[in-house]
Amino acid sequence: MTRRPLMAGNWKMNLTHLEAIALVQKLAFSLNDDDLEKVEVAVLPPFTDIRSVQTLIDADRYNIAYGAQDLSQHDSGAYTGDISGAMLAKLGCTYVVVGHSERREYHAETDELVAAKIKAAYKHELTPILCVGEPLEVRQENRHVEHTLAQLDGALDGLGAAQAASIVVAYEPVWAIGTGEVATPDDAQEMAAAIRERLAKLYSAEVAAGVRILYGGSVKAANVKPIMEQPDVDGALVGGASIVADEFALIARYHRNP
Ligand SMILES: O=C[C@H](O)COP(=O)(O)O
Repeated sequence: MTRRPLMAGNWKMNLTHLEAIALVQKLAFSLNDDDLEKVEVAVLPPFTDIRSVQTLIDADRYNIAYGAQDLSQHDSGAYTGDISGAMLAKLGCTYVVVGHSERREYHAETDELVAAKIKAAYKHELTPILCVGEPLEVRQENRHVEHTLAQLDGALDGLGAAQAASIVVAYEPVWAIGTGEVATPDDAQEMAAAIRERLAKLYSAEVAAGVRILYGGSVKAANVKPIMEQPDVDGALVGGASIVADEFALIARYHRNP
């Protein structure tokens, strides 16, 4: 089974809608048809930028996907400040990040909530990019695999194989996020393989073979290639480097690097 690599740029709380337009334009000019055929490229801007990104991508027919960084588990109602899957679907989003460690940490998101958000995403035909990964102390105690797989089990609780088959899982060790401390290619492969094995147990070998597993944490043009050479790593969830158009373009066309 061939899995088309996915390079997804999680902008986090950066860039106004005007800056978003400039970045997406620059990104599109930096990538050719061949790059965008080999690798799927997606941007994940703040909610306030999505309409502008949608309009630009649609008007100029860029082969770049886009999505959001979070969604509510609810469809509508009195949830001040929240954004529903229905709203994101109407904006043409393909992806939505669920369970990012910054949401887990700063907004106390639990595995149960993450599972509910995944179901909300599928209800509105959005593809979740589920984030899992361990904090530093857990890695130091060598419990990183069991910790990350427990998050995976919790997030997928009650999810059927038909939907799980299209999920994207991003392994993001918390100690490598925004720290410049990148996991080694072997670290990324170890966890990606463990995640795939768990998917095979939970669902089937076929489902596991088709799911794309990304690595995230201080990915840059200079370190992406050996990570992408790992057999179970199918892309990257890029934070800081994704808001610099030239750098993200170099990451997306890593296959051209010597
Ligand atoms: O979602 C992206 C990750 O949190 C990685 O962020 P970073 O590339 O800035 O370390």
